[in-house]
Amino acid sequence: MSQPSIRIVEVGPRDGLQNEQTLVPTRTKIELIDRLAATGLRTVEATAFVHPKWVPQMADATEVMAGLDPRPGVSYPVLVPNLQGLERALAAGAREVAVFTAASEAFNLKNTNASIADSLERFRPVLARAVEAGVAVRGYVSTVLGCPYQGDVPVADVVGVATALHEMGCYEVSLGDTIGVGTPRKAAALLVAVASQVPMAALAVHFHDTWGQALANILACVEAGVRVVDSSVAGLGGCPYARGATGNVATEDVVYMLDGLGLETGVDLEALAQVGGWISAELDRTSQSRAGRALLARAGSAG
Ligand SMILES: CC(C)(COP(=O)([O-])OP(=O)([O-])OC[C@H]1O[C@@H](n2cnc3c(N)ncnc32)[C@H](O)[C@@H]1OP(=O)([O-])[O-])[C@@H](O)C(=O)NCCC(=O)NCCSC(=O)C[C@@](C)(O)CC(=O)[O-]
Repeated sequence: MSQPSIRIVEVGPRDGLQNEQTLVPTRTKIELIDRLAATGLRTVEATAFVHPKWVPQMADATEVMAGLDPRPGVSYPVLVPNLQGLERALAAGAREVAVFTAASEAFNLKNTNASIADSLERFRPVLARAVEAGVAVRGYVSTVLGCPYQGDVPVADVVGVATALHEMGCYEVSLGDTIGVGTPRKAAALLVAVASQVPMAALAVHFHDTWGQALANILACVEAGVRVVDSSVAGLGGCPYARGATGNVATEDVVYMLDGLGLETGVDLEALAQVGGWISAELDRTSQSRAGRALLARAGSAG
């Protein structure tokens, strides 16, 4: 089979669940990750080694990693905010980690109790230790198209932070529209601006769908050259430190759109829709994925 031309980074088990108010059983998190990895997704973000008091839903990070049955060819990155988080992740067997900061000072302070500069300084020993341990490091920049606290975020600020992450050794930088306020022309212009400093092949886009713009933003960014897209099965998720942030764009909707564009993702959409239906039932939530719901309805009527 030819290599997928778009890599989907499935963030449902982490970004999708982190904001759930009811604690999701560890076994459910493990099953979700395993089910997702069986659909052809090559990157399934598994959990976060953050402060349990700040994000209680991620307190079982070590137990989640211990319960995984890793599939060949699938990576299971985990979020780490600092060296302490990295050491916890390494002890739990993580082979890829993701550091995260923001383009807005106000958001970064709320989210990680640090200024942007301080968070970047925190990452230097993380990158050094990760290289020593042979562990790949991804980077996130949050609030790239708007901040819940400061409002507009200058493009130059996003470019600066993304460049700093790439220069310190992040192999990929994901541009996060944390509150989903971006619109297609702005999103593509931002991507092109960052790509003037960071190779497009090292960039990813991460759109929350709070304003219903995520798919259109992804289309505009794919047309501008991005080839890595973050998404969340069933449209789960939202950041605990971005008031009202709803879920990420639904992975099923992204895959359906990309399939229609003839862009390979390697993902079995029917199988993915089943996972979306299963986790939505487990969480007693309605899936936010239009394509997922349509596929399940069709399967149900056919069944
Ligand atoms: C970063 C900190 C830890 C700073 O929190 P802090 O309080 O500044 O940390 P500290 O270094 O001052 O340490 C205070 C205590 O925390 C402990 N500690 C310190 N580090 C860790 C750790 N890694 N794991 C466990 N414990 C830790 C440390 O041991 C100490 O314990 P004590 O002495 O009080 O007993 C905290 O702010 C935090 O965990 N924040 C995480 C917030 C978060 O997870 N947000 C959601 C993820 S980001 C996101 O969703 C956006 C994204 C990525 O999806 C993209 C987008 O959509 O934009």
